[in-house]
Amino acid sequence: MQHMNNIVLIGFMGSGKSSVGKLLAEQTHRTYIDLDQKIEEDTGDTIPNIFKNEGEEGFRKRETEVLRALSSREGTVISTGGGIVERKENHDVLKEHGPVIYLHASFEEISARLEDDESRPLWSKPEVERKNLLEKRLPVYKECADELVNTDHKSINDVVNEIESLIKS
Ligand SMILES: Nc1ncnc2c1ncn2[C@@H]1O[C@H](COP(=O)(O)OP(=O)(O)O)[C@@H](O)[C@H]1O
Ligand SMILES: O=C(O)C1=C[C@@H](OP(=O)(O)O)[C@@H](O)[C@H](O)C1
Ligand SMILES: [Mg+2]
Repeated sequence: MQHMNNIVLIGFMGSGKSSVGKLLAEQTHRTYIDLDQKIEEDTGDTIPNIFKNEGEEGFRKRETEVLRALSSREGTVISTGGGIVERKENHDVLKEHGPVIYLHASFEEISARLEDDESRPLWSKPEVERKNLLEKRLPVYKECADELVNTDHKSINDVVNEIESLIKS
């Protein structure tokens, strides 16, 4: 059964899942959970180091474990990492946690937001690879989502308000 008082955010790196999730949790009196933050707390290491030491596969394994471990949680906003949709086995788990909101952003907007970012190993790849990754994931985000919110040219606050209206309706 879907837990309706959780809200799950998915979307590409830089779409705003962590910033929007934190504010949305505050405004709706929910507990904020960020899967990346949880992985860093559990391992005592940074995401770039986990990628370096365990490879992307090691990180994905941890990500799935952390996602599954949330199954008893209620009243939360769950911000996922952009690659949560990479493993098909995560799709059903996402939906079980609550309504899934896909935060969309264009490649141009994401590039502006993550201009000097060095904390995301997959964003450090050449531009063509980053573009291909976004193109590849786009339909998967849509397939996994109950609602889509386009975040281009919107403030974090605007996005939070839009999600609040969606979950009320
Ligand atoms: N709607 C927005 N407008 C402007 N900047 C944004 C917006 N959403 C996120 N950002 C900025 O983009 C960067 C990445 O945001 P973050 O919340 O970490 O995204 P994600 O968790 O989806 O990777 C941060 O510097 C954040 O302040
Ligand atoms: O898109 C991805 O594969 C990743 C996105 C990151 O999270 P954000 O989407 O919060 O940046 C983080 O989980 C890791 O660097 C991998
Ligand atoms: Mg994030």
